Amino acid sequence: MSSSALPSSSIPLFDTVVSYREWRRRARDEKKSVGYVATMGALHDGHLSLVKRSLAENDLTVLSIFVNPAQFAPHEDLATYPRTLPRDLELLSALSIPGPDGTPRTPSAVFVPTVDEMYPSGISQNTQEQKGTFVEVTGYGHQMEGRTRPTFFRGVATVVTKLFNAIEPTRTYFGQKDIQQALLLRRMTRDLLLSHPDPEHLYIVPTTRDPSTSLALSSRNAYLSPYEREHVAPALYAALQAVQSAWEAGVTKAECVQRAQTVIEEKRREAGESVDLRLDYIEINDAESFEVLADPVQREEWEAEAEGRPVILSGAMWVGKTRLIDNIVLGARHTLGIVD
Ligand SMILES: Nc1ncnc2c1ncn2[C@@H]1O[C@H](COP(=O)(O)OP(=O)(O)OP(=O)(O)O)[C@@H](O)[C@H]1O
Ligand SMILES: CC(C)(CO)[C@@H](O)C(=O)[O-]
Ligand code: BAL
Repeated sequence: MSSSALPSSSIPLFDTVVSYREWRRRARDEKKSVGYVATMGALHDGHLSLVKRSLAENDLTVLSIFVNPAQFAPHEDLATYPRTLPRDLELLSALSIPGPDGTPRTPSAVFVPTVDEMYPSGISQNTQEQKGTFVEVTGYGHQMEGRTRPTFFRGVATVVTKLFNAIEPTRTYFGQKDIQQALLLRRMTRDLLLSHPDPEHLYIVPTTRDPSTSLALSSRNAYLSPYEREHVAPALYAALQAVQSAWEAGVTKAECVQRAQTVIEEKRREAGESVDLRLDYIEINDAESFEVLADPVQREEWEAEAEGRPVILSGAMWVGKTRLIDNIVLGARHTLGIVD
């Protein structure tokens, strides 16, 4: 099952594609559906909501835990990204939901490849130095998150193509917190004519939030101090909610964005000098093209078709060295394949 030392786990662990494929072949022979959740580990209730969804809808559920160097720019936090595999496995082992016949369903396998396994030609975080095969979803990776992280989606599309090839999921589940990632990956499955999964079987699961502060759960929240987590970081979602109310009241986009900036500015003043709070962006983008929604012309178009044409209100904010993202879909969420 494994070629290197892996923690003990009640769930089968695979760290090579060959060993995983043997398991996958048996699942295919037994005509079992395989649900798949891709993660970078440091699991939290947001990840677990995706896993529960997969458990409910598939005979078998596989997770991958892989911190993908290719999606981190050289100046980003690859070295410090939280790696908590033993705890992740404990959380997964404790997860069980009743299947259709009442028998408990638990995660079936966890794929934990090494960097060499995923990048046989090697991998540099510097795109100029990269050699080998990469996947780019041209035209969809430079807006929103791609403005600040220009090489991020190339890294994500590349690793997820490899993971889809290895895992061969029947269905796969991504989080709304990273909505551009999920929509771009659905486009990629369509463009590459993938069958495992096909685009219709890539589901987007709503963002899980902290019940008391509404902060979107994120592995990177672990970088924050308790004060930052409880009192500062929730300002991003509060700012997005302020935009949502203004937008729904018919306010222009420019004024909406200004209101969000005011929320962040007030929080910065309240938190004082000791907290370094900076807005990266707040924007409203077309959910299909990801292009920035022009103001006011497209606003009128949007209103005319409001029910049919969702737009994405998203933002990113720095709390010290920690970059947090969040979003709200304005309009008909379900047309983006966001499940309830
Ligand atoms: N709060 C959340 N609710 C729902 N899905 C989530 C949430 N957070 C992450 N996910 C989803 O879990 C999957 C794996 O994400 P990942 O392992 O990068 O965790 P993360 O918390 O997003 O980490 P990061 O702090 O790096 O953004 C992605 O599809 C992501 O969208
Ligand atoms: C999809 C993913 C696992 C690819 O590394 C990552 O970007 C994530 O966890 O969202
Ligand atoms: N959840 C997205 C992974 C990343 O920010 O690298």
